[in-house]
Amino acid sequence: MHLCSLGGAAELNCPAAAARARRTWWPGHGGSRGGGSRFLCCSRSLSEGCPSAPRLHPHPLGGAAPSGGGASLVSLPRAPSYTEPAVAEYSKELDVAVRVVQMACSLCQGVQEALLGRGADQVKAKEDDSPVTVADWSVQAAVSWLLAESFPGERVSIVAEEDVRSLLEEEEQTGPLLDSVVSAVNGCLREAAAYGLTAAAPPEGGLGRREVLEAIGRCNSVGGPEGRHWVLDPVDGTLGFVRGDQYAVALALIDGGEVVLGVLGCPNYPMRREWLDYHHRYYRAAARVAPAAAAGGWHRGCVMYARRGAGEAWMQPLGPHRAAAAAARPVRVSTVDDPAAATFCEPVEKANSSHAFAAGLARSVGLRNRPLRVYSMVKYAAIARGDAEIFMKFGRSGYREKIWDHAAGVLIVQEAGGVVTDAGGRPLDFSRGIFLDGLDRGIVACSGASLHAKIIAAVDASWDSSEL
Ligand SMILES: Nc1ncnc2c1ncn2[C@@H]1O[C@H](COP(=O)(O)OS(=O)(=O)O)[C@@H](OP(=O)(O)O)[C@H]1O
Ligand SMILES: [Mg+2]
Repeated sequence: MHLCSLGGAAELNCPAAAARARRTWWPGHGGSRGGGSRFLCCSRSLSEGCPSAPRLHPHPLGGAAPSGGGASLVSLPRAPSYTEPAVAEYSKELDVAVRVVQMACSLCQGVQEALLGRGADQVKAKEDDSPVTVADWSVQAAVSWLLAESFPGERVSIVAEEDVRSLLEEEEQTGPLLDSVVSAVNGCLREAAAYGLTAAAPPEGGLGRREVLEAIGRCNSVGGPEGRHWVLDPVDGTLGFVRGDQYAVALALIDGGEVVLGVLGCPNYPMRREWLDYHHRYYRAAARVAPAAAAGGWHRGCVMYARRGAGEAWMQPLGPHRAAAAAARPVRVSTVDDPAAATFCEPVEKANSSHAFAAGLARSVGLRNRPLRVYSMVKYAAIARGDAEIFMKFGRSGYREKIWDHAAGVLIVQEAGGVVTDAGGRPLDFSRGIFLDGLDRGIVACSGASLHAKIIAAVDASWDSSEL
C-alpha cells in the first residue's frame, strides 16, 4: 500500500476544445497516470431521437408510499400511483435508493472539490494499484448506514467495493484518514432530513469511528442467486474522480439473482448535454459573480434510475429531494440504428478495454463518429438518455468483471429501451456472486435490438483476427 501519484490537470469541458468538437463527441484523452483528461460533448440536435420528449407515464416514485417503519419520507406532490403489483413492487426501495444516491453524490462533490485543491497525496492506491479516496470509504459507510436505518428489522445485505482492512492499513501507514472519513460521513448524514430520510438521521454528536467502520464492514455480502442484495460501487471511475472528471455512484438491488432496481448518480454529467460544452470550474467562478446563474441548475449533475419491468427510466437533477423530484423526467435511448451514424462509448483507460479492437470494429461497420471515452458507468447513462448508441467493453483476458461496475447501468439502459448482453448475445448473469462470470468475451450495450444485432455480428466477424 502506498501513496499514489496521480497528477495532471483535468481539462473538463473546455469551451475552446468544445468549439472544435462541435459536431461530434471528441475522444477523451485519458492516457496513463499523470496525464490530463478531457471530456467533451456531442452537439447533435436534441430533436434527433430526443430522449427528453415527455411521456405519459406517472413518475415511478409517485407511488412510493413508505410502508412500515423505517425512514419517514417527506411527502411530495405526487403523480398518480401505480396500481399494477409488478410495478408497485420495490417502490419504497427505489425511493430510498434515489435519495441515498443523491446524498452520496453531494458527499462526493465536496470531496472532489477539496481533492482538486489539495493534490495527489489525498489519493491512495489499493493492492491492485487502482486509486481510492476518502470518498470511496465515506460513501460506502453513509449508504450502508442509510439503508440499514431505512429498512429496520430487515437483514440488509450489501455487496460493495471497499473494505475496512484497506482503510485501516492506509491509516496505519500514511496517517489520519479515518477521521476524515468519519467527518465526511457525518457531514453527509446531517443532510438526511433535506433528502426526506429523517428516520435515518445520525444520533446527536454523529457517528463515531467504530460505527463508521462497522457500517463499511457490513457491506461484505457476496450476493448470489438467492435473496435480496444491494450492490454498491461507492465511486465508480475513481480515476475520473481524482482527475476532476466523470465518475458515478452506483446502487442496484438484486433479488433472486436479477437486477430489479438501478440508480446511477452522475455528479458531473448535467441534465442537458449541451451544458457539457462548458468547463465546470468556469461556471463555478461565474456563479460566484452572478449566483442567479447557479440557481438555474446548469452546473448540476443528474441521477438516473429504473425499476425492472417498468419499461422506462428516469433522470432528476442533483439536489435535495423536493426540487430534484419536481424536475424529474423520463429518459429514452436514441433511435439511431444505423451503425454509420452511431456514437460508441468505451473506457478511457486502454488497460480496461481494448481501444484497438473497438476502433477496428467501428471501422468495419462504417462508424464515422469519434468514440466517446468517458470514465465510469456514465457510459451507461449516455446510452440510456440517447447521447450515444453503443458501449463496448472487452477487458483483458483473465479480468473478471464485478457486478457493482455494471448492475445499475445495465438495468437503466434496458428499461430506457436498450439491449445489453455479452458479446455472444447472452444476458449478463448477476446471480453468480461478486463477479459477472460466464461472460462471452465482453459486454455490448446498444440503444436498440437492431443495432445490437449488427454490432454482435461485427464482433464475431472481427474476433478471430483480433489479438484479444
Ligand atoms: N484491467 C481491467 N479491465 C477491466 N476493468 C477494470 C480493470 N481494472 C479495473 N477495472 C474496473 O473498471 C472500472 C472502471 O471502468 P471503466 O469502464 O469506467 O474504465 S475507465 O475508468 O473509463 O477507464 C473500475 O471501477 P472503479 O474501481 O470503481 O473505478 C474497475 O472496477
Ligand atoms: Mg467501479
